[in-house]
Amino acid sequence: MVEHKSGEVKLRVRQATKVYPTASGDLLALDRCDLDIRTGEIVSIVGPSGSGKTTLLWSMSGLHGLSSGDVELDGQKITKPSRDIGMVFQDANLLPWRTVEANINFPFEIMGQAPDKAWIAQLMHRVGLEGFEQRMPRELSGGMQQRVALVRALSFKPSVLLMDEPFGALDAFTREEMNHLVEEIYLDTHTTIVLITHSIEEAIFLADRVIVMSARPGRIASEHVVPFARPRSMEIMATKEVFDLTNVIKQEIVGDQKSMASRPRLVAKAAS
Ligand SMILES: Nc1ncnc2c1ncn2[C@@H]1O[C@H](COP(=O)(O)OP(=O)(O)OP(=O)(O)O)[C@@H](O)[C@H]1O
Repeated sequence: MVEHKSGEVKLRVRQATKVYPTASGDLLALDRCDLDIRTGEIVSIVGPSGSGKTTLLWSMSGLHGLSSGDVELDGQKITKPSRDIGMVFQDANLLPWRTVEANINFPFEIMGQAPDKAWIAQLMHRVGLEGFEQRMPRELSGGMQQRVALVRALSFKPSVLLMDEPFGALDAFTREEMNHLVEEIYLDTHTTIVLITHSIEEAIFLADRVIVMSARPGRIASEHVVPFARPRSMEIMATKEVFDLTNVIKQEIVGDQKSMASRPRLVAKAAS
């Protein structure tokens, strides 16, 4: 059953180009990337290390600007972070001296707004953290801390959730649990999700579409539709279809890395 979303475009990336000035000259990190993310889609982005995945995601979040090109949310150019876009990073980034509840409330305090307590309580229940509101971050496992980060990101009811390698630091079992949790939350809220991951399996399990980026300078190299209905079980990961798709994506990434490795090596001059 092919489930290729065909709704309105939520995020539109056009000719996104990013040059970082560095001590050794300008570094072209993103080169004219075009990408449409449709409303209610889950899109995973994979690619070799340094291919510009984070740079692309951050430009979608408004956390940093592009050198040229632009990103639109619902047809409006993104120029700064917005309540409508939630973010989760590899590190939960919880303030160690604040309780779980106080961490979740922190962005509301900064913005001088009252948190929607009923919604946050629902989220806490959904992620299995009911009763942990007064705990300190150090009392929580890595997986639990990421659940708090998820609640904090969703507390403003964003229409887009951007996740930058969110479960990369977790053990395989906890990571699998978190993948199911993200899908469950998606099925409840239909939030549009963009996820960066180094795990091709995670990318396939969660996404409607997997985008592969090429080695630096980052370009959109290919995209693959993941034709499985939701909710997905881990059993689909053992199917031939997933096995074949995983291999195709892996070959694309490995091939790209090899072409980088085949560039001329630096030859160190013998000391005179
Ligand atoms: N602030 C910065 N200043 C200079 N160079 C940067 C900066 N941020 C990123 N880069 C460089 O831009 C390129 C793309 O980085 P980016 O982090 O977006 O890639 P990535 O695909 O997310 O990498 P990884 O998978 O390793 O996290 C890399 O070569 C990186 O070193």
